[in-house]
Formats: sequence, C-alpha cells, structure tokens
Amino acid sequence: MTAHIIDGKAFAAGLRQRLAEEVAALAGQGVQPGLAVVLVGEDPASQVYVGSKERMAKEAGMASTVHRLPAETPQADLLALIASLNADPAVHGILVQLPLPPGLDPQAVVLAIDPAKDVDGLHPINAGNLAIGAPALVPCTPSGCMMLLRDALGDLTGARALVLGRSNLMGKPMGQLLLAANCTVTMAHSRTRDLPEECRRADILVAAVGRPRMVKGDWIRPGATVIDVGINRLPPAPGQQKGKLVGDVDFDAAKEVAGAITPVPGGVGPMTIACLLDNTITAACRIHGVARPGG
Ligand SMILES: NC(=O)C1=CN([C@@H]2O[C@H](COP(=O)(O)OP(=O)(O)OC[C@H]3O[C@@H](n4cnc5c(N)ncnc54)[C@H](OP(=O)(O)O)[C@@H]3O)[C@@H](O)[C@H]2O)C=CC1
Ligand SMILES: Nc1nc(=O)c2c([nH]1)NC[C@@H]1CN(c3ccc(C(=O)N[C@@H](CCC(=O)O)C(=O)O)cc3)C=[N+]21
Repeated sequence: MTAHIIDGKAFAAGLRQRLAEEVAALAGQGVQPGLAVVLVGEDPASQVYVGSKERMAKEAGMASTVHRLPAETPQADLLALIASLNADPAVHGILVQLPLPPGLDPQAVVLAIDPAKDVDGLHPINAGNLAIGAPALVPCTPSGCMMLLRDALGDLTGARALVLGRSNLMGKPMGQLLLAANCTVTMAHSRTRDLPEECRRADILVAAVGRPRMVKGDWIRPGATVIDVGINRLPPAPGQQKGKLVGDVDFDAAKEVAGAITPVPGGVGPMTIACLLDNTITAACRIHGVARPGG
C-alpha cells in the first residue's frame, strides 16, 4: 500500500486565503492585526523562516515588522524591546525566534512577553490554559498538525496517538491537543524504552525529535497516520551548495506502510506559518474585543 501524501503546503495556502478575508473584514472595523518578530543573531535557517513569516503576514494584509538584533545583544536590551512591543497598540503578536544565541535566557524572555500577545503560546499562562482546557494562544506547529489530522481523519476519538519529543514548543502542547481531542496519548522521548515498539502501537504518530530519518518504516503500524514535524538539513552532496531537507521519519520506507503521511518540505512547516497568522488575528480580536469574522 502507498500512503496518501498529506499536502500541508496546499492546506496552508487555503488557510492563508481565508485569513486574508478575515483581515479584510477586520479593516472595516478599524482593526489591522500586527505581528512583530524578533530575531537575535544570524542563524541562516532562522533568517529564512523569519523572512517567510514577514512576507506571508503582509500578503494576508497584516502589519508585520522584523526586529533584527546582533548576537551580542545584552539580555536587558532584548527585554526592553519586548516591553516596548508589549506597550505598542499596533502590535498584537510577538514572536521571539528560538533558539536564542548563548548568553540569553529564553525562559526570562518568554516570561516578559504579554500573554495576550504571545502568539507562540509559550508563556506559562497560555501553556497552563491549554492544559486546563481554557481559551489560550496555542503553539503554532501543534495547531497546524491538528488541522492536518482532523482533515485527514475527521473525529480522532479513541485513536492511540504517540508523540515523539517533549519540547515546550512542540511535543508537550501536541500531547495536550491530542488528549483534548479524546486520543489515548503516549509521550515518548530519549529515555523511552523500546521506542520502535511504542511507535508500532500508534494509529497516529507525530515525530518531533530533530533527528534525520530516525523513524524507520518498520516502526510504523500499517495504515497509521504519520505527521513528520522534523526539519533537518543534511550535509550537502558533493558539488552541491545546500544539503537536502528531510524530516524525522524515513519517508520513502514509511510511505509504503502508513495510511497517510506528511512530506518534508511541504507538510507541517507551511502550516506553522499559517497558524502564526491565525494566532495573530485571534490575539488582535481579543485585544480589541471584537468577534473573529471567520467565527
Ligand atoms: N515544521 C515546523 O514548523 C517546526 C519544526 N520543528 C522541528 O521539529 C524538530 C523538533 O523540534 P523541537 O521540539 O523544538 O526539538 P527539541 O530539541 O527541543 O526536542 C527534541 C525532543 O526529541 C527527543 N529526542 C531527541 N533524541 C531522541 C532520540 N534519539 N530518541 C527519542 N527521543 C529523542 C528529546 O528527548 P529528551 O526530552 O529526553 O531530551 C526532546 O524531547 C526539529 O527538527 C525542529 O527543527 C520545530 C518547530 C517547528
Ligand atoms: N519562537 C519560535 N517559534 C517557532 O515556531 C519556531 C522557532 N521559534 N524556531 C524555529 C522553528 C522552526 N520553524 C519552522 C517554521 C516554518 C518552516 C517551513 O516553512 N518549512 C518549509 C520549508 C523551509 C525550507 O525550505 O527551508 C516546509 O517544511 O515546507 C519550518 C520550520 C518554526 N520554529
């Protein structure tokens, strides 16, 4: 059997189109959602992502600014920038690109962001609200994964889901969302005993480890839905400038076993950016006390 390839790129394009319509409707109420992205240092991959976030926000009709700071920026200067963005009425979403260069404390930075503008969903208020089922800003990548899963499977009730990876940005909130969708959730990580066997039990397998092609074809339950979050750049082949981008799943082997699978690139990555725009609209509507035009 060959798996259905889940087209995250096309799904994200459709979502951005619907979001652009909401932004246009909000303009009639005098609200323009505004996103501020903070990039510290010159990591080349981060530059690319931040560039696409800014471009896609603008294409959707939102206001978007990128604050580029040198890697040597003192913590106090970064916190001062966040305080000014918290106070800026044109800014509804603040995202500080992670990881930060050495010497900066990501936890302190996250705590400094106004939870109402925390479009990454990393502030303990948002993480806590997600955990107790209260309205929250939810991290973008897990939200995007849920949209793809719901589109592929419909109701997820009763499915056995395995999340590989337990980061605050991805694995933990993914587990919360699957639990809220009535899945039976297993969280796996680097200390998990017999990972292949845990994976083989899963109807839904979400991989977010950052290890190229770690999940093998024979770890996958036949017919399972596989969501590959990993973004790993392989070393360039001889004569090439850039290495290939691959996920955490051995795609070629997995697609022969899975029922449906996301590719890398073109799967979860584009959904992350679309969900960031979605969160920024949610934040703008809550801050202005207006209903979301899209419901
Ligand atoms: N597509 C997108 O939009 C996004 C993609 N990503 C990508 O997703 C991947 C994961 O990102 P992120 O969650 O931030 O990563 P982190 O590095 O923060 O977390 C990695 C997790 O994987 C676990 N892990 C590492 N090695 C193994 C192993 N050999 N066996 C089992 N578990 C292991 C770690 O376990 P432990 O806790 O025990 O150390 C940890 O929980 C990366 O490739 C990243 O680039 C991330 C965000 C967005
Ligand atoms: N505070 C914070 N929030 C994040 O959400 C965050 C972050 N920091 N740091 C880094 C990770 C990674 N991330 C991606 C976003 C889009 C693509 C994406 O669009 N990928 C495309 C291709 C990209 C390419 O070709 O290089 C795809 O998969 O098709 C990938 C990865 C967000 N992250």
